[in-house]
Amino acid sequence: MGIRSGAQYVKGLQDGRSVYVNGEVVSDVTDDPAFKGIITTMAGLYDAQHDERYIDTLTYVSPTSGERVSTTLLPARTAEEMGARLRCEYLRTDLTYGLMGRIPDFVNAFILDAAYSLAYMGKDEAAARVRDYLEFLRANDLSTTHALIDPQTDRSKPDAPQEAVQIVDETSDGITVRGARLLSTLAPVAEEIVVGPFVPRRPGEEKFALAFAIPANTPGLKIVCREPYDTGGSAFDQPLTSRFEEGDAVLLFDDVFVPRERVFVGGDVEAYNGLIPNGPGYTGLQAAVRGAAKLRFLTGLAGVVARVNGRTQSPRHQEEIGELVAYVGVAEGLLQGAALDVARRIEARERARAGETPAPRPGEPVVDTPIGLSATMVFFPNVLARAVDVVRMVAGSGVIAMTEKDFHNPELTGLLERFMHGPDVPAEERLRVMRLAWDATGGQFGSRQALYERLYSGDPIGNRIRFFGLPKRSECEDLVLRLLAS
Ligand SMILES: Cc1cc2nc3c(=O)[nH]c(=O)nc-3n(C[C@H](O)[C@H](O)[C@H](O)COP(=O)(O)OP(=O)(O)OC[C@H]3O[C@@H](n4cnc5c(N)ncnc54)[C@H](O)[C@@H]3O)c2cc1C
Repeated sequence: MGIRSGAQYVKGLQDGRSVYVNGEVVSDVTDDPAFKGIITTMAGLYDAQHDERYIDTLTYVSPTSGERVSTTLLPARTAEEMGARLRCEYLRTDLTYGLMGRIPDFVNAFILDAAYSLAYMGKDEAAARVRDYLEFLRANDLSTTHALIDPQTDRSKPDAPQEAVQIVDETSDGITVRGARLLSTLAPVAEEIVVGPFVPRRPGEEKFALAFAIPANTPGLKIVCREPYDTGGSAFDQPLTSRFEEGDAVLLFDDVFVPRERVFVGGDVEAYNGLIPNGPGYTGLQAAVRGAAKLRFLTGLAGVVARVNGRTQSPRHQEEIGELVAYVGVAEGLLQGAALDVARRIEARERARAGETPAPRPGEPVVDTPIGLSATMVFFPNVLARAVDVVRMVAGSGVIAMTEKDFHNPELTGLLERFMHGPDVPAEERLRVMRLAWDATGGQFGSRQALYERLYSGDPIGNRIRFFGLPKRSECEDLVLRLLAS
């Protein structure tokens, strides 16, 4: 089939999945107002693939099927192919302003990493199953999401909790799994759910060492959503909530059968633990592209808020917004580096496999963790939090703004126009900007976004401690020792 339209995506969601919202089963997510905005946004992304302005960026012709398929599934190896992936991810995150943390591109990149990683570790059967799955996704253009984290039943222990998803039965046809996984952003409106590793498993935890993919309507899978934030507010009042509320859900596996061909890791602790570290870095690259898109958006928002509040001449706000503009420059440069880094990593491994062990040439830094991963684990959580803070402090109390209905109440319209305008900015425009700023940085949507940016790439403290343990630190320390010894 190849690429689908928005209408085909919407029809695909009418699949009898078990989604729970506010304690009730939603029989058809496409008919529930809570998901209307995000489904429209996702459908727009599908339709964009057919738009002649975007088709060559968002799609490519599959050499296996001859059909146009999503560039998010391109197994890029060369610098040129990485450039094609980068442009596609850039465009898709630009179209969604970086506000969809779990746009399916993320999981598509994760699966590409998994295919490469398993092959690299010599897990050939598993790698072949992941490659078949990639081909299936290309052919059917399905929306994907994932859940990597165990329930927080007792974090004082390093072991996999007994409540985590585990194998409870196994036959030659597949495995049956039981337990919980979280948190699955986009799950209510995604078609394929991928369960994969994040926290390492230990010997003896084989039944918890799992990576697999299943359709969202698989019997026994219950998608329990947090309460939706899109409660029908207008695009004026909630310009972001009404379009980009992805939803988050806990996944409950109540004896779910996973066919053998979709079990990528089923009990192999080594494969489970090595799956993420051995990937060349497609996932980190996509996450960095998305982070950069959101940084551009928040930087722009700070500038527009300053304009409607008459703050553009204030040195303090110029300095703060200028700082964000500089971060945008760093972020955009970083993307180019991250894309090249993935290609370089693949090339180095292929040369190593061919028996070559190329030493770094003088002047070539050793990159011991993918650039995209460093960016998403440390750089973006910091700068995005800073950007939110700048928007808040430029806006001041203006974000506590009245609604569209207030503005259009005939008793108020004239008064609001008279008293609530900005410098050469009509009251309605200023109000719209303030509502946008509140949606982006406060309210339920904005608060959840802030938490997401801090946590989505894992426990931020643990991440930094991992960087402390990298050989890069010794490389930096060697500089100092060399100087002291000279
Ligand atoms: C909005 C949102 C959306 C998400 N979407 C997804 C998704 O789509 N897919 C997915 O797989 N995951 C998703 N996640 C989950 C995310 O990956 C986890 O939140 C993250 O890995 C941290 O794990 P945790 O929530 O279990 O927190 P914990 O690991 O329990 O950490 C909680 C806090 O404790 C601190 N901490 C941890 N260990 C220690 C220690 N030893 N000593 C002191 N402090 C410690 C951490 O720094 C953190 O502040 C999402 C999370 C959020 C908030």
